[in-house]
Amino acid sequence: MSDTLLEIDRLSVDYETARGDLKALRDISFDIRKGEIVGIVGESGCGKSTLISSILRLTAPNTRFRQGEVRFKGQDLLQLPKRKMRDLRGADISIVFQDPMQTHNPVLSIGRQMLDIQHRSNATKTEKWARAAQMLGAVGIPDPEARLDQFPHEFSGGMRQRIAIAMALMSEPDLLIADEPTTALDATLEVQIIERLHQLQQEFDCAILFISHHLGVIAELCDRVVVMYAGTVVESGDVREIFHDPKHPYTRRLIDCDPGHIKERARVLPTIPGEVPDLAKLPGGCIFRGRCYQAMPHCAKVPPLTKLKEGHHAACWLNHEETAQ
Ligand SMILES: Nc1ncnc2c1ncn2[C@@H]1O[C@H](COP(=O)(O)OP(=O)(O)OP(=O)(O)O)[C@@H](O)[C@H]1O
Repeated sequence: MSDTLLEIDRLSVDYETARGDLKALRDISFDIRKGEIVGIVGESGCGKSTLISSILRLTAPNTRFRQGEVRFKGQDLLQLPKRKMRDLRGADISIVFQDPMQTHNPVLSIGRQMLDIQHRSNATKTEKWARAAQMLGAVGIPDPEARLDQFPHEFSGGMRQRIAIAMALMSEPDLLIADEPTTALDATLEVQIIERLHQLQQEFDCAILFISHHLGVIAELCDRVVVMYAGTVVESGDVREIFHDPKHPYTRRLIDCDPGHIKERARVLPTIPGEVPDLAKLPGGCIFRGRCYQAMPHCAKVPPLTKLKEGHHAACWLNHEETAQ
């Protein structure tokens, strides 16, 4: 049996706007195996949120799926009836957002909310309460029994995020999508959450799709990374290999801007000069060439995503046999 859990296959998604179709995702392909942690990295506007909302089918009304499939355990989620998709969300696939207050209801105790999440279970109320306490304990909330009676505002930001993770894992999902879950936290809390996610992934044996615009955070946690730029995949592969030997100039720039260990990320980091192109008026050729310090005449043609070695792909003419020196 295949150990592939999620397959994004040639996915292209547009937003219809007054200025014409905005090409938010173009020909995206990658997969996640069972129990694997895959990171998606890219600057703001590169399509990370569009990708997550497409997987979960929680897209804005002006979204148009142009091409491709999102297969989860072999089933194309884009073709699934809405009711089945609703059942799948929060059960087989769960999500943790950047702002935990998006998950928590401010007027209900944490315990009440954790009971509500278990509405599909046949367990008794006492059993559900015990399970909620057990999950709070699993994410490292001290004295979990007592804290179930408290409200979201009575917890610190880092604790609220850990509770959001506990809630997302209640259903023992096969896939946890973590959408920049540490971006709003300071570096120390960020490290704690990353370490906790690592432990929980092993304990619950779920795959994680981890979204971040910091390659340093991805390097701490993930097995593989998919680098996105302006709605396309420009490089993908083993996280250590890409971190130490990036093949796409955009990935190199991301690493220069975010050099490494997240504990060292206290100072203001440099940014990549220039801007992501207007996705409603895409320039021809390589999408990165307007900002690329290694651009050459060949870049007027779109570079294909090319296999460099097993599991490592990049879309850059510098690595292509047609142009490589
Ligand atoms: N509903 C929408 N209608 C039109 N354009 C949209 C819509 N939602 C997003 N966009 C545009 O699509 C592109 C991709 O946006 P998306 O939010 O997916 O990127 P992102 O990488 O998640 O960025 P961020 O890190 O800032 O959230 C951007 O140019 C954005 O302005």
